[in-house]
Amino acid sequence: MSDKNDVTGVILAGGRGSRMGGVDKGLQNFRGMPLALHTLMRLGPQVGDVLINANRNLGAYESFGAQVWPDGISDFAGPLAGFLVGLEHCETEYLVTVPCDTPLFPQDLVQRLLEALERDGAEIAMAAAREEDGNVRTQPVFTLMKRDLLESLVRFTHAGGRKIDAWTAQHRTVVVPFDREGDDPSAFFNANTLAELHKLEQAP
Ligand SMILES: Nc1nc2c(ncn2[C@@H]2O[C@H](COP(=O)(O)OP(=O)(O)OP(=O)(O)O)[C@@H](O)[C@H]2O)c(=O)[nH]1
Ligand SMILES: [Mg+2]
Repeated sequence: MSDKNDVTGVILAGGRGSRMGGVDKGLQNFRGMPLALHTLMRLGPQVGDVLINANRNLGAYESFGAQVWPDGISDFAGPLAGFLVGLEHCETEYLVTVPCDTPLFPQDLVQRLLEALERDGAEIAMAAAREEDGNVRTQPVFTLMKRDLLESLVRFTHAGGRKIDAWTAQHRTVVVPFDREGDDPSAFFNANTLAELHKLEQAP
């Protein structure tokens, strides 16, 4: 059984933030602290090492104390560009991705993804959660994967692939639902707009 020291986390903060008016989402304040710093503080205790993937204001992200890497592929290619950056710089057996805009994500996220992956002998474990409409859906930006999938992701993205699900479908993937008794139903609520960010700040 692997443990947290076998996992590197990458915080995905490389997007355009267009629905928030083009701001750098990871630097927007949530309860008085930048979103990406919240994410770092929640993810840090769950993993052995953390990287931040950002494309703007790199110095601001560096001041949080983690390594910061911009996308290697150009033109805001989407979250898979961040997966690629993470895999390229990952020195542990596993990489886990977490977006910067979901500050209340589970504190046992990594442990449960890792347990499921190893139990099923899978290469990828993806979180799933019940959304506001009551349906359980996968949360593709919350994904744990083996580091040795780097070559596969290089091939997929170089061929123009941009959809997380289309890539993970090429590998043995276990979906891990976070809707047990005691799980916070709003843990995976994310902020795409400023209004959603303010609403999330009111969550218990
Ligand atoms: N590295 C990288 N990450 C991205 C890119 N686009 C989105 N992401 C990240 O993927 C996650 C989910 O993306 P969205 O919620 O759509 O965020 P966004 O793209 O910044 O916001 P919108 O422009 O409003 O879609 C966020 O953590 C983003 O930072 C990109 O082009 N490169
Ligand atoms: Mg987007």
